[in-house]
Amino acid sequence: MRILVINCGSSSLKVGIFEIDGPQATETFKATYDRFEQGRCSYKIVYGGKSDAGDAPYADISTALMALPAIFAEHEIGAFNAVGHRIVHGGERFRISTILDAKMIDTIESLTPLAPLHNPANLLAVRIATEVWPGLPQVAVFDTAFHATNPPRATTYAVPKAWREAGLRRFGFHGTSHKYVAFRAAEEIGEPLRDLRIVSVHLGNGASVCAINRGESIDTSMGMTPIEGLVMGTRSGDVDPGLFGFLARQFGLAIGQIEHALYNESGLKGLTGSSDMRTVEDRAASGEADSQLAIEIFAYRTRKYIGAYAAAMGGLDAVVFTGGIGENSASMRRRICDGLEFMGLRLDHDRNQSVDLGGHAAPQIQAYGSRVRVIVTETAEQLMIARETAVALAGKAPAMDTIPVAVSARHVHLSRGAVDALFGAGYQLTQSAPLRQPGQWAAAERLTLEGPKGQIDRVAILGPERKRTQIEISRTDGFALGIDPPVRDSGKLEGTPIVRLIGPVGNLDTDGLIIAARHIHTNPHDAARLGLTDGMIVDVHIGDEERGLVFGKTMIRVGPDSLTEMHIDTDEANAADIRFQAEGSLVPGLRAVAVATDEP
Ligand SMILES: Nc1ncnc2c1ncn2[C@@H]1O[C@H](COP(=O)(O)OP(=O)(O)O)[C@@H](O)[C@H]1O
Ligand SMILES: CC(=O)OP(=O)(O)O
Ligand SMILES: [Mg+2]
Repeated sequence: MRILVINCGSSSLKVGIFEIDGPQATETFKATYDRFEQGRCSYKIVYGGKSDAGDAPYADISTALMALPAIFAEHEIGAFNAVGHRIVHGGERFRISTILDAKMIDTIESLTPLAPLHNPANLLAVRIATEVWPGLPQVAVFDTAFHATNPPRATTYAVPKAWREAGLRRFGFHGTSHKYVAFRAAEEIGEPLRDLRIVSVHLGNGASVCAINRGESIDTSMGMTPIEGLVMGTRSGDVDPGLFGFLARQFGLAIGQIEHALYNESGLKGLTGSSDMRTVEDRAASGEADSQLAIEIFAYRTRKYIGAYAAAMGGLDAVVFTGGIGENSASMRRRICDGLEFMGLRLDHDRNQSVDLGGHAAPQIQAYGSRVRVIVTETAEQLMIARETAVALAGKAPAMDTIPVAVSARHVHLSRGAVDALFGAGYQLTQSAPLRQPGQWAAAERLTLEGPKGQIDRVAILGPERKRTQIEISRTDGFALGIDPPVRDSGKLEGTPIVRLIGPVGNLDTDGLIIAARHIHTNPHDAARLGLTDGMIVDVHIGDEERGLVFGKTMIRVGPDSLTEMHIDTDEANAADIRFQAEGSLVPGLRAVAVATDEP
């Protein structure tokens, strides 16, 4: 499937063409237009193994957008299957990527006052694409969607009820970027997202920080509009709302004038005259005081948010820098991180200085022994939009969201040593019934579990043998045994409690007692169809209208040969009032942690 992606930011137009084939995504054409000034802009096009850069005669993003069809014709780029658009403000209505129709376009239009630097250009792109490629699906991917998981304490302004009821609340933006960044960091660290507390720091012309707690956005620095939070190219970030009254009374400014200035004449531009960090850094280096102060404010504000979000998550495992400034300015990264040593974050200055993001590298730049990792990565908004577009299109197919659910009753996986101890040296378990997952089976033999409070008889043994013995029970079983096991992913057995296994030949006291964290097994093919990737966390609805439940924090495990199946334990099944088998459906809004597995 070939997907055209259009990303209109506040200072740049980024375009990508992607071939999507299951989990595989290849970017075959890439264009960037930025530094719009005096009727011109800079451009860079990468296509067919060649790269071309220079000046283009486009005065602004709209003009560059309108030139796209001619640019594609010039490069002899043929038909697409769909167009994916970045839409900055999706408001309350849009929590997942959506195929656009006229009514939705009207709704997005109505959100323009909340994102005046973005939504108009985003919609212009939709209009041009609809005109040039009529009949092609146009998919909107919203900056706001990833933050749908922010709790009310993070999204609610302390203002009169009538205002809140009218929709005044925090939304947050750059969600597509923050989502990718979290995924990429987890991949680089080599741990699942659900084990990580990440602060994503997106510093571009627009800038925001996001607290990603175990895969979910729980807070972000932009608010109802993309003005709140950090200092940006032309936006103020946080100000005292008292300034509206002061400016109105003192200078007779109208609301519209103040708002315009906060969007367009503030931030780096307000402080120094230039909105471009490259220019500001150059001027600061040559001794200009305004630019020096602007850099200090920019870094200080960002550092405060990192500290705040570490507090919001009760800890911090990684800080990830991205966006034009985050990716390219070693000195800004250093200023931001200096002073965070008390939190266990120490930068390696050489690594920071020599960051190279070529080949989609995401280098770690913390010092040896730093408890908190510091990572730099390019963002990949276009790639994410292409994937979301493919998922939205696939979403039209019926039943694509249902997943078979299997209830795992208590069972034991035994090591070779455990079989020897319980059944006699060299004993081979008898395969009595194959399980749904290929290569796995239930044994004819059974075992007894014993704890300080009591015994559980006839516990199933599942083969084949494993390196380590693992005993999976429910919370209710834990009460029967008198042991309180932790909820763990399979294989994570450090520090788990000891239980006695009683076999026909001998007994064995062993650790490895857990309550298995709910999870979904799937394979690369189904994962792509469902928009899932390994390590991702999803929410799944199971059961009927009356007692059905949404099970949050369900981990995706992609294996080459796994059959798609969700595993829950008997307590969970009872809570949702289902018996042995059921169907689950992914809860779309919360499928937001969907991320790319491979890069172009
Ligand atoms: N080498 C660099 N050093 C410092 N700042 C840089 C560098 N390269 C780009 N930037 C800054 O990145 C910002 C633009 O970021 P970008 O993410 O491309 O923008 P947008 O938000 O429009 O997508 C500008 O302030 C630019 O000056
Ligand atoms: C939301 C936002 O500020 O986007 P950008 O950084 O592209 O301006
Ligand atoms: Mg941007």
